[in-house]
Amino acid sequence: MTVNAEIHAGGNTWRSLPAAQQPDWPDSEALRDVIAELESYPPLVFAGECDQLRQRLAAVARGEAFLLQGGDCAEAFDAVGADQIRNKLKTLLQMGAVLTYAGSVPVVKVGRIAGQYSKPRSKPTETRDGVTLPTYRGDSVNGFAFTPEARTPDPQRLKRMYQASASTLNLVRAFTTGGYADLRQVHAWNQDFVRSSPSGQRYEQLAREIDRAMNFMNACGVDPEEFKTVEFYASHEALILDYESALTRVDSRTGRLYDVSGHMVWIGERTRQLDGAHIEFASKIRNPIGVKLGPTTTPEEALTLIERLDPEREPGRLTFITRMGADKIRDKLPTLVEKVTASGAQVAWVSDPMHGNTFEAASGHKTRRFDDVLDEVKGFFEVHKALGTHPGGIHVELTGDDVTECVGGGDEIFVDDLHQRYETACDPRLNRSQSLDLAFLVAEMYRDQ
Ligand SMILES: O=C[C@H](O)[C@H](O)COP(=O)(O)O
Ligand SMILES: C=C(OP(=O)(O)O)C(=O)O
Ligand SMILES: [Mn+2]
Repeated sequence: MTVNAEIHAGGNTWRSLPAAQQPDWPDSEALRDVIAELESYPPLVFAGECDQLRQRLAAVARGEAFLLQGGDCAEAFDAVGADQIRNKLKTLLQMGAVLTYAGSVPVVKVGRIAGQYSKPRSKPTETRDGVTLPTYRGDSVNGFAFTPEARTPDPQRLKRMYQASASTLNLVRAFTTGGYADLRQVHAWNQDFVRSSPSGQRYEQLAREIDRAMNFMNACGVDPEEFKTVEFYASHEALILDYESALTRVDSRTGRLYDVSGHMVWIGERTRQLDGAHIEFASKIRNPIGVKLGPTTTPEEALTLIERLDPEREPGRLTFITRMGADKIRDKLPTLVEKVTASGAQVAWVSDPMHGNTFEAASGHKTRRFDDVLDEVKGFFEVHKALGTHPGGIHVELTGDDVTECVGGGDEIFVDDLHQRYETACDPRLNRSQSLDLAFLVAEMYRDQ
């Protein structure tokens, strides 16, 4: 084997280990053909960009920056349209502007976008009216429609995932570098939200302060070109390992492996087994890695994850995304943070206040209460304040559209409203106004810290 081939084979060491949550592809030959084709496709991101994000996340780990990571629970192929992508991006940028001002720290902006097409599920099948079919595992695997045809895993979908990711990322890059995302414009959108939202007055003071700061910078003669572009990164859960490893390449600059399907990838709560394939795969790539930590995580597990994924203790390499539930965060997080800090590791701590707070409404809709989401973030800040550690960021499921999937918020959604615009293919997302509410409220928390 040549040196490169040997390194490349390193991206496949996961194959001998148990891989949780993988689809039951009916035709392994068809899967092999798809993998071979994916291997010939160009990278979606450049390894140097992954390194840059790792440096940004190192600042988060050191307490000098804040991570805002957000987007859909599950992206969908039929939602790869200009309006939806723009609205999502716009919402994230608006949140980012508010948090930057209030925290007076750089906000690292990372979308759950351009690759978030695969879902781990709690049950392998779904039964409706006596009919049982495979569960929906994301558009990269099967269709959402409840028919045997749609629910049969089809590897051709992995190619559509690549194409959908490529088109999304292309538009995101155009918006963020082409002038659409100019900070002055983002600020004007925020002013508009404060003026027009029912709870807007609450945020008037903060919005006015930001306005004054903008005017101050203008008066000082800060080059307006500085405001024109924004750094934005793409991330998704590295779930379907056949896809992720087909897009894992040797970086010509460094000779190291990078998963070029996205800048950052994370390993989910259901696939973070220490001796499993996902952690093995993640250990071989140089991208910044996130790992979700639920309420059953022990400090020993967290320390072993650090050993496996960040043996060199490199700030920015590893982000722990805690998703405990509002009722558990104050109880479960302190020991984890204490033990990890005592070990000398410098990880970034980020709060996912969504996945520990899901429940089923009487109408059958999977939903979350805005107040629980807020309370988990509050608990996360409290724990870090008490320990003198840095609350490094938030990881949220959101959309820029006016959906009705989570209850509560300043422009309150009631349980009876859920059916009106319940559009998610998997988990309930904060809508545009709930997302902005959250940003203003987290900004206040960050400032009080
Ligand atoms: O984000 C995803 C969900 O939390 C996960 O797929 C589990 O959802 P389920 O319980 O509906 O399967
Ligand atoms: C499945 C998800 O989260 P977790 O792995 O934390 O349950 C998700 O982020 O959509
Ligand atoms: Mn989810």
